[in-house]
Amino acid sequence: MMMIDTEQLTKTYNGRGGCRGITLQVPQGCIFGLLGPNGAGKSTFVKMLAGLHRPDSGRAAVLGHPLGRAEARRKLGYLPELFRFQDWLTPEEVLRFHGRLGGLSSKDARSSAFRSRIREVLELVGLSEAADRRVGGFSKGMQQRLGLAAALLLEPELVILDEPASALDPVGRYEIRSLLKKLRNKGVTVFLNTHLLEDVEELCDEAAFLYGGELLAAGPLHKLLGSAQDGSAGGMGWRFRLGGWLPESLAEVRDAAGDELSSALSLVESDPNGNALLSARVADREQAGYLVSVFVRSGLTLYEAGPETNSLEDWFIRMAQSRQGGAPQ
Ligand SMILES: Nc1ncnc2c1ncn2[C@@H]1O[C@H](COP(=O)(O)OP(=O)(O)OP(=O)(O)O)[C@@H](O)[C@H]1O
Repeated sequence: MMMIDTEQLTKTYNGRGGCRGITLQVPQGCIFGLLGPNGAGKSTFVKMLAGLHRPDSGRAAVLGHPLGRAEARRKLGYLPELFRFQDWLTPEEVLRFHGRLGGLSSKDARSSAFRSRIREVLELVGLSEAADRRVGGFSKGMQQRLGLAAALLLEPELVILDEPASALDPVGRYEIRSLLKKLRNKGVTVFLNTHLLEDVEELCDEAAFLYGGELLAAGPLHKLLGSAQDGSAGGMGWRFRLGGWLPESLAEVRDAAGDELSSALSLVESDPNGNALLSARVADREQAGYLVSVFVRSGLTLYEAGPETNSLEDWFIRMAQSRQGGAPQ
C-alpha cells in the first residue's frame, strides 16, 4: 500500500498560488523529501495531506484512507511549519494535550503508561532535562524539538514534517537525522518538506520537486540525480585533468574540437606547472570520448576523465533554471 497517493490534487487561493495537478505516490517505509524553491506549493500540498486544507479538485489517500478521515489521522504524525505552543505549559502538559487531541480519553491521557510514553518521546528528541520548564522560555530549536515530540507521540505509521530542522543548530540537525533514520528502520514512513538539501541527500530514498505549484519530477533520489546527467537537462558535465598545459592550449583545443564542441569547453583551473582542469558539457559519452582524442592529438597528457558527480544542489538549481527558461549551466 502507498502511504500517500494523490492524483491531480489541486488547491489554489482564489485561483492563485497553491499547487496544481499533483500526482504523487509515497511508498511505505521510506524517507521522502519534498523539494522546491520558496512559494513552490510545498506547504499547501502538505496541509492538504494533513487535512488542514480542503483540495479544490483531485483525489488523495493517506494511509489508504481518503483525506481527513479519522482512521488515517490516528496513525499520522504532523509537524506544522510555523507553530507556537502556549507559553505557560510544560512539555509534559503540551504532550498530554496532544494525546487528548489525538483521541485519548482523559483517563488514558493521565495513565502511567502514557506518562512514560511522554518521557520516552521527550528523551527521543533530547528534551528530558527541560520536561518541567515552561515552554515560554524555550529557544526556537527547543520548540521545534517539542513539535517533533508531539508528532511522534502516538507512534504514527506516517510522519509529515514541514521544515523540521529549520531552527536547529548543527548538533540538533544531526540528532534529528539520526532519529529519522531510526524511525525508518522501524518501518515508519517519513514525508519531509525541507530546504536543507544536505539532509535530503543523506536521508531521503525518494524525492519530488515542485515549482510554481507544479510537480516537475519525482522518484528515487539516485534516479533523479542520474536524470540530470543523462542529457535531458542540458547534457552531461564532464571533467578532464590534463598535463602539458600552456596558456594557448585552450584556444588550440577549442579549435581542434570543432564548432559544435568548442563552446562547451571551459577551463576550471590551471597552474604554472602545466596542470589544468577542464570541464565540458557534452551530449553523451561518445562526445566525451571524442574530446579525449582531441586532447591527446593536441599533445596534452590526460591524467583523468569522468562525468561530474551531481550534487543535489546542482540538480535543484538546474531544475529551477530549466523552468525559468534560463539555460541550464
Ligand atoms: N493563505 C494563503 N493565501 C494566499 N496565497 C497563499 C496562501 N498560502 C500560500 N499562498 C501562495 O501559494 C503559493 C505556494 O505557497 P506555499 O506556502 O504552499 O509554498 P512553499 O513551497 O511551502 O513555500 P516556502 O518554501 O516559502 O514555505 C505561493 O505563491 C503563496 O504566496
